[in-house]
Amino acid sequence: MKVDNEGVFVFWLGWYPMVAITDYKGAEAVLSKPNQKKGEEYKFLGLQDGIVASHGQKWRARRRMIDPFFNAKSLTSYIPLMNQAFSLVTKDLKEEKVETIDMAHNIHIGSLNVIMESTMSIPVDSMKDYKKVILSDLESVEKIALTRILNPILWFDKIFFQTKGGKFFKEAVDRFDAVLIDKITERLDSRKLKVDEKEQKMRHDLIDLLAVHHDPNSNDVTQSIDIEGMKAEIVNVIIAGHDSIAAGIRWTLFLLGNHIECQEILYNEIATSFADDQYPTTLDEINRLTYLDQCVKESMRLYPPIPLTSYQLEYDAEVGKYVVPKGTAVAFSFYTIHRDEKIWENPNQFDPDRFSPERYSKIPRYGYIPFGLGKRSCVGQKFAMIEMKVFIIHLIKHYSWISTKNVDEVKFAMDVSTKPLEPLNIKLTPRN
Ligand code: HEM
Repeated sequence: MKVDNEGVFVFWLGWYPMVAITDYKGAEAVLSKPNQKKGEEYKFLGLQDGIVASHGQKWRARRRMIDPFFNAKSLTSYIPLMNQAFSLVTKDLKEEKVETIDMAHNIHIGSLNVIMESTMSIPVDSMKDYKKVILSDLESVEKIALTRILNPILWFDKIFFQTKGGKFFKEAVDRFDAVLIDKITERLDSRKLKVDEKEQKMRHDLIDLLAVHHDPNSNDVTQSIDIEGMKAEIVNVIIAGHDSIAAGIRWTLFLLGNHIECQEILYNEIATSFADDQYPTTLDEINRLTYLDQCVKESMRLYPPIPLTSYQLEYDAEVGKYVVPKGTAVAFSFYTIHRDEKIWENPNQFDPDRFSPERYSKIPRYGYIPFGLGKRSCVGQKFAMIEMKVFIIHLIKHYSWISTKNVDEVKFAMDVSTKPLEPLNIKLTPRN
């Protein structure tokens, strides 16, 4: 895809103008600035007033409260959950003797299991029917939210909630909220009963981490978080951290199924690192798999799981020969930045070696930003990289696969995540 010389153009959502940034220089001009307010559209995604859409002091406080969920100790504690969730995926594939499959559903169930256990301690192998409902709700809510974002008439609550989509949206959000409120209040009550607050738990989930900041007697949002706030943050982490990971895994499998030579190099790396019945248990073991890292990064370059992000400028920004004034809504196309032929050689080609340290060091910092960059960049990026890798390790230890379609045959849409417009089928062959 060609980008225009200045890497910027204006488009309209109805009567609402937005500036699209399509190259790394424009991305740098905006993302390197200190204050970052997210685009107005985020509030239509069902994210309530949580970390993804909030700004200023409240955002800073929430980011500080959520950060420990992603520290090295916490991340290490999620690896066994991931192993458990993804061994269930391969077990199901074997039991059902699956040959050709679009893995979307299996990946979604696996990653929903991981995020619900890590945030709320809902065990991986439990509430199966409820999780199916949640998955279907999440999918519908995303579609309805996108329709709303693209049609400014629906930005008015009074109109939107009268529509069929709006009514469903509310019902789905209420269904999810009911479970969250239950889990949160149950936990807060049990904390009250505990004499020793530092109970010797193996792992603290997101409710535990947020509960530390819950003070029913305080209204200060920079220090305390109320039950609504806790609910919003858990919803934010689940929504931000579920579909994106699933998209990342799905496109990586598709590309590896189109590049058998890369898949074999990857298999050898994993087979020489772990015995047949062994899986990673530490961050170090995962970080040592350099070719796996390159494959996942290259896949996210070609198909960034989140294709776009948007901001409301809090300052004038110089983008190419233009000055984009304060207050303007700006959208970034990661897809276009990642395929800019000014910085990427043969940009449409899958080539994991371009992420070897030597070659990658020549790419400008803002030329590869699947997780964004700067203050508002993805807080869950390490979690995401680990989860995507653990999934691929599980699958490749049991199966080799080829994709039934090649890259040119598959069209996709830039929805909230990058969505193929048809199944991404792969044909599985058991390894032993
Ligand atoms: C492959 C998977 C993922 C991708 C590609 C991705 C990408 C992104 C992007 C592009 C942003 C916005 C950056 C910006 O606006 O500049 C973001 C924000 C965010 N992501 Fe992720 N993400 C992924 C997985 C996750 C996971 C697993 C979690 C949590 C478990 C998560 C939690 C968040 C949160 C909370 C934010 C908002 C951060 C803030 O505004 O301070 N993401 N992510």
